[in-house]
Amino acid sequence: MDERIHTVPDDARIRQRVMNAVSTVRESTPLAQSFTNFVTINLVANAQLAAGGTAAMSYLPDDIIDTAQVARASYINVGTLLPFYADALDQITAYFHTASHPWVLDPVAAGIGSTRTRILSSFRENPPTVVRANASEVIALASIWGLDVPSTTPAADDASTDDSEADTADDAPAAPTKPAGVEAVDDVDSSQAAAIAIARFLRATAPNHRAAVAVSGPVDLITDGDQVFRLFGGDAMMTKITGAGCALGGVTATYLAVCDPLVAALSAGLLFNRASEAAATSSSGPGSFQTAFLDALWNADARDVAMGNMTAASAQQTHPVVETVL
Ligand SMILES: Nc1ncnc2c1ncn2[C@@H]1O[C@H](COP(=O)(O)OP(=O)(O)O)[C@@H](O)[C@H]1O
Ligand SMILES: Cc1ncsc1CCOP(=O)(O)O
Ligand SMILES: [Mg+2]
Repeated sequence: MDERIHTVPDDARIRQRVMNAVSTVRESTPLAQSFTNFVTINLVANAQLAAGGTAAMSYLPDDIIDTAQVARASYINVGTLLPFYADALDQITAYFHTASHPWVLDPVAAGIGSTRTRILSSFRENPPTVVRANASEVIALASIWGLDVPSTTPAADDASTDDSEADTADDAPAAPTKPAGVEAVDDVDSSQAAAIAIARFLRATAPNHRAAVAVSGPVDLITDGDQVFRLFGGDAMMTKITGAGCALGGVTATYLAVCDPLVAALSAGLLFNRASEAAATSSSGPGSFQTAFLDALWNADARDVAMGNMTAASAQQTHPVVETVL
């Protein structure tokens, strides 16, 4: 492993903050509202409840703006689109921006369809606090927002003294990727530069200059633009139920109601990994796995969640800040 990447120690403050967030949600049952796709809406609400929060789903701007007075965070997911969504989301995100209301974006299928691209493009003006997505969606979103994404990858950095074909390939312009529907076609590491670029863009306009990007996959990557965390574990059965990613976005919003964006993203990612591992031991296929997963979200021990297998590295080393965005 790159020596710049280190295991986060058990007594690290970030783990204490995750444990507090998991416990605070259970004690305070915060409401996070969702404007989400209608394939997985039920799993999103149930996952938020199982994590200890409460849920409210809506598509009407006035309803959502009123609910934002009592919900301390919101979730927007563009998985399924209807003609009125573009105008509705414009009004909703403009309000969130004016009110400094924290929200999580899941840019499902980013890069597909002109309507989705137009909607995601508009969020550049009224940006979310957290982006939660798979690797292909993160790469596509950085491109839609026209962000400057350095071509350096961690793998290329590791091979800094090796001037073989890999380095030559790095000089070539990045090929545009297109997600296969809602599924990722890129690996998580290849989205690191895009994730850091998005996090730095978001925090430039965020309240308190705090924002985070969470990329899900076999190993999750979470960054606030300064540090890059990797979360290990979980279970591949998560890819055999629809809505695991959507539910992760909804639960990230639940945590965002009680803590800062980085801790919210880490808490949700660590909780999902522990819960999916537990669910895999007591299920026999996708149907029973989904049920066992909700039970495991409910039963997960806050300390076990916070002590999950996690590494950290400085984003500055691989992707130096070349211009001041703060
Ligand atoms: N191969 C895998 N092994 C373990 N966990 C996984 C794997 N793939 C995805 N996950 C987990 O599934 C959840 C949803 O991630 P993902 O499938 O990438 O999202 P999406 O459904 O949006 O593409 C995350 O908690 C992630 O950690
Ligand atoms: C299948 C499908 N089609 C449109 S949205 C959606 C659900 C995507 O869920 P996830 O991104 O969590 O896999
Ligand atoms: Mg998804």
